[in-house]
Amino acid sequence: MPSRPMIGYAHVTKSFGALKAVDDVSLDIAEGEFVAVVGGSGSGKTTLLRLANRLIEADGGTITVEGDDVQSVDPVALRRRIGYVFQSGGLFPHLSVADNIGITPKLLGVSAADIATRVDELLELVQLDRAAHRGRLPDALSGGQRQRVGVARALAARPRIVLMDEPFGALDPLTRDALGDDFRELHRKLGLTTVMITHDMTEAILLADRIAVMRSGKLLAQGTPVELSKSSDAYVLELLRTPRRQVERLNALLLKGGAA
Ligand SMILES: Nc1ncnc2c1ncn2[C@@H]1O[C@H](COP(=O)(O)OP(=O)(O)OP(=O)(O)O)[C@@H](O)[C@H]1O
Repeated sequence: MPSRPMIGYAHVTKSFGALKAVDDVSLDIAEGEFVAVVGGSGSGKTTLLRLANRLIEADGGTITVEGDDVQSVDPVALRRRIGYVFQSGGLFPHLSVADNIGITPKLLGVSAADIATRVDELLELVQLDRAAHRGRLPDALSGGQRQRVGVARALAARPRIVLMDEPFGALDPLTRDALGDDFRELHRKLGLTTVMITHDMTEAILLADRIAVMRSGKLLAQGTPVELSKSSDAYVLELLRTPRRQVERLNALLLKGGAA
């Protein structure tokens, strides 16, 4: 781990009333890493993610982004440095695909001609046909296409960090696989640092370099899939058991010709 993480959480806490949503979490994310945050509903994953770009303010501890304490950075400027992909795309329904993607460059004062060029570049990057998609409204897109537009919009201001809140959760398995693979390739090609929330341990293992496991606001474990498989924590092992069981069942069904 380099001395200066791209994102650093040190003893971070956040409560909502009496509930500790994030409880003394310390986690460093290195430049170029792809980290998946896994955990059950309500374990604090979204809160942890949103603390990094100050969509939620921490009660205690320190969070740094590219070495800067986030408290010392203007929240709007901070959010321009960090792409954010929402679960359902989070697109503005009344704006076309091109206007959705171009919204941040527009707020930054980029000229209309440069925005149009950038939108085309981004559509190509996320593998959407420009002519067919530029003018459409989000309602006229499939779930997978909406997520591709969401990714394009998150990348519009050329962030070095991308945060993704269950980006592929609502998609059918084939689309989900394709989008996951495509984003992993974008992450590599653009040299991004990515933090992705997922409920799905299989997806986490397939996409991420490192997995952080949350439970009841605490960071229960972190490590590569192989490191996690050696964890002594019963919950972590249970999470890893599900993909293993699926593989065993599939092998039994497809390779040996019988049901598990
Ligand atoms: N604005 C809020 N006000 C009150 N409680 C909140 C707020 N935001 C989150 N919480 C609570 O904090 C806890 C953690 O929520 P969070 O959304 O971070 O969990 P999560 O792991 O992302 O869950 P999910 O997987 O269901 O999205 C939950 O108990 C949630 O109800």
